[in-house]
Amino acid sequence: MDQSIINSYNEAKKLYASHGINVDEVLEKLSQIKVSLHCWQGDDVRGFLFKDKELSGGIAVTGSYPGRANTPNELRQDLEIALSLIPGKHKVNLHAIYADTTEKVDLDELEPRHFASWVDWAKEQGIGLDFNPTCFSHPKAADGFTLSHADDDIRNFWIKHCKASRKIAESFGRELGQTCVTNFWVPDGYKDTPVDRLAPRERLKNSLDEVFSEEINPQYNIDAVESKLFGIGSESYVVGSHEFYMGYGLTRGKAICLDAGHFHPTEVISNKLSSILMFSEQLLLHVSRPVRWDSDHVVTMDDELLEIARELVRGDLLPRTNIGLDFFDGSINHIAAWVIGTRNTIKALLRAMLEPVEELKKIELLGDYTTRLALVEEFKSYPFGAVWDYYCASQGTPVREQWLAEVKTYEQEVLSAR
Ligand SMILES: C[C@H](O)[C@H](O)[C@@H](O)C(=O)CO
Ligand SMILES: [Mn+2]
Repeated sequence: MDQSIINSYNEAKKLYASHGINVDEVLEKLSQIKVSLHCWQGDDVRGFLFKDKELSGGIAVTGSYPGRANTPNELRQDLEIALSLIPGKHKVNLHAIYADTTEKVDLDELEPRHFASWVDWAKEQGIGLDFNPTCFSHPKAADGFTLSHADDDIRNFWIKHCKASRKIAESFGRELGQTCVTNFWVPDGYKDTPVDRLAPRERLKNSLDEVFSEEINPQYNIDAVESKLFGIGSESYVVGSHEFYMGYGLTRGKAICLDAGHFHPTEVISNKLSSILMFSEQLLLHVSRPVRWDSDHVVTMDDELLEIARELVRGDLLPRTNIGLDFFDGSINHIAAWVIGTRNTIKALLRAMLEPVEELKKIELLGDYTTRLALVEEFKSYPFGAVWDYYCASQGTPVREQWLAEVKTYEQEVLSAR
């Protein structure tokens, strides 16, 4: 390792130690945290099962940056590059449409064998897999309703798909020795004000109860449910609202998934974590960046990311929180997007861990808000960058922006030929 990185690290350690922070211990803790990289950033949410189907469900990818993955092998190769540039050991999050098979198989017929190549790859990489049923980009979701559809046949199709997804997830957990988190998000909703808000919610509740009727060992799979305020084409009403899934998750023992882009534009998820985890065993995060709406921009080191990280660290909520990413930007290099968003997420956690939490809590209890504000602000310019550089180097990953050169070389040698 470069001597200047070690020197800066040692200087930073002394500063943090003066506030009782053991930086070596912090880095050991940080290395245990897994972030789940969403496969769908790699190909603009296209998947491999129905290559000709347009993205639907009220989500959108903009941009046409060349080089996106077209096959499962390309996607895995791209993920390997991204993972090699991110410190720590992480997970990969698959959607059902990323099945790797030459069979003509519909969503309700998917089985673990259609994901065998992903499991083999994950074993080779020593990483875990997470999963999602894909309740969009399919003719049976064309009118914007799936699990809450009024038509029995269509609703049953989606129930079958979600049940099949849980079996696939269970196989991931069993095969890989790491619990798979399966996230259920359905786009169902109305563009305009509905007359009946209740009936679709009753149907969604009943469908989910049917989907979850089979017990699965939580060592292999845990389920999460993701709410949303609005989508494109469901601006006035989303069946699976926050209140719906708060109630559903808490009464059914399911993890609640909070996506940073799924609330009112000024509403933040950081302020929800301590409340939800007061009553729920587990939580799933979709770390994202909404720009004016659920735009799924690449995660940057903004105030909300830092606040999410602080909440997780200060409340010791990390052991019960599954951290997933959810953004898709088609206007920049697809691998760089993963690397930027994931490195920022980990770096934000590091910054939060490098704050004098116990000292600040004591000061707050004493009512000394002057010192609280002064310290929090001063810590914003403490040398966390020196610790981050050392962490990257010690994990065998590039320091600072050195990773970009590797992405550019890969772009020239591999992506430009696609
Ligand atoms: C592709 C994902 O499942 C999707 O982004 C979902 O998690 C979501 O956030 C929809 O807005
Ligand atoms: Mn999401």
